[in-house]
Amino acid sequence: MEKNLLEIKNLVVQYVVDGETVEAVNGIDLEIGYGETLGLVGETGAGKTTTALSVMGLIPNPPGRMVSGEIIYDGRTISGLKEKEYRKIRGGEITMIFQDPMTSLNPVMTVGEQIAEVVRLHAKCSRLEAVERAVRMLELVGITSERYHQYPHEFSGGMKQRVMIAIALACTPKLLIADEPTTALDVTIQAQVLELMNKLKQEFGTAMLLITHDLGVVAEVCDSVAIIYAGEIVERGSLSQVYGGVCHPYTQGLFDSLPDLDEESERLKTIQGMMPDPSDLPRGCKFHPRCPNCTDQCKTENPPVVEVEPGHKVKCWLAQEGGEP
Ligand SMILES: Nc1ncnc2c1ncn2[C@@H]1O[C@H](COP(=O)(O)OP(=O)(O)OP(=O)(O)O)[C@@H](O)[C@H]1O
Ligand code: NI
Repeated sequence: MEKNLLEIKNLVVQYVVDGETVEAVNGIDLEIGYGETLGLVGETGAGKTTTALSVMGLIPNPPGRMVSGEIIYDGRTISGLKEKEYRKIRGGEITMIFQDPMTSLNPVMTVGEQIAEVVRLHAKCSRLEAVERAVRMLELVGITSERYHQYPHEFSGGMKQRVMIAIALACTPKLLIADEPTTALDVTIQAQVLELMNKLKQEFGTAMLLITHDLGVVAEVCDSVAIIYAGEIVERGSLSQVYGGVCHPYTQGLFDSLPDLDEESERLKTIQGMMPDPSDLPRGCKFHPRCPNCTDQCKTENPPVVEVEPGHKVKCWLAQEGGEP
């Protein structure tokens, strides 16, 4: 079997707040192949950022703790590495664009210096080479080299996000984790940033984990998709498998709540009920209180993961091998 770039195995992460345990991630298994772009989609609080931070070795402890699981990067277990070792991987081999671009840039350094610094830190090269690389990266993300000496406050939100992408890609990482890279941006800029990410993915062959609420964004950029609900992957497959043959009722609900461009007048359907409180998760299938197809078994027993077709996995009692529920 072909080796994956990243494997997340049975990841469990909890936060303890005021003596209560928040079950943020509950046994996630995920693989990303070399050069693959995987979209991780789910509602707010589903555990997307927690999953990403686990890969980066950045779960804040306390209050967070990786209770169990393993992160394997390029054939090597990286979970549990000492901070010093992790730092060699982070920012170089694996980089992350964080949810809030406004807080991740250093306000007192020029954008050019910030990119050059990352290059110097991770690629063994001279100062001049690092500056040249930084200029090239700026141009690649569509920022002219004259702006090298400007500070973050002189840039718009979309431009700052481009700088973040330039920083993240400056050392040609093998894996880029992008946590909702476009949600803070307006629609036209969003489209430009997505187009840019597509271009860079093709140019560098970087694999990506793209975190988003938006199934439309996934369709634009991703090869495959994983749907996360209450800290579990409920459906996973290639784009055509999932978009062409939705199996999990939660995924179906997400599709139904997408705005329909043809029928503007029709009101959006929303999934009934709310995401469960992660400090008080329901028994059985965590989606059962909201599920239109719920059976007695769903209320008490945790569903298995069923491979409905090769590579298309669904965590549902009603999913059948070789068939849709
Ligand atoms: N530092 C923290 N301390 C306590 N609880 C946390 C912390 N970080 C996350 N959580 C909790 O863990 C759960 C999962 O949060 P996470 O940020 O991973 O979700 P998410 O899917 O990224 O959501 P969003 O789409 O809003 O970014 C939530 O219930 C959240 O409140
Ligand atoms: Ni998040």
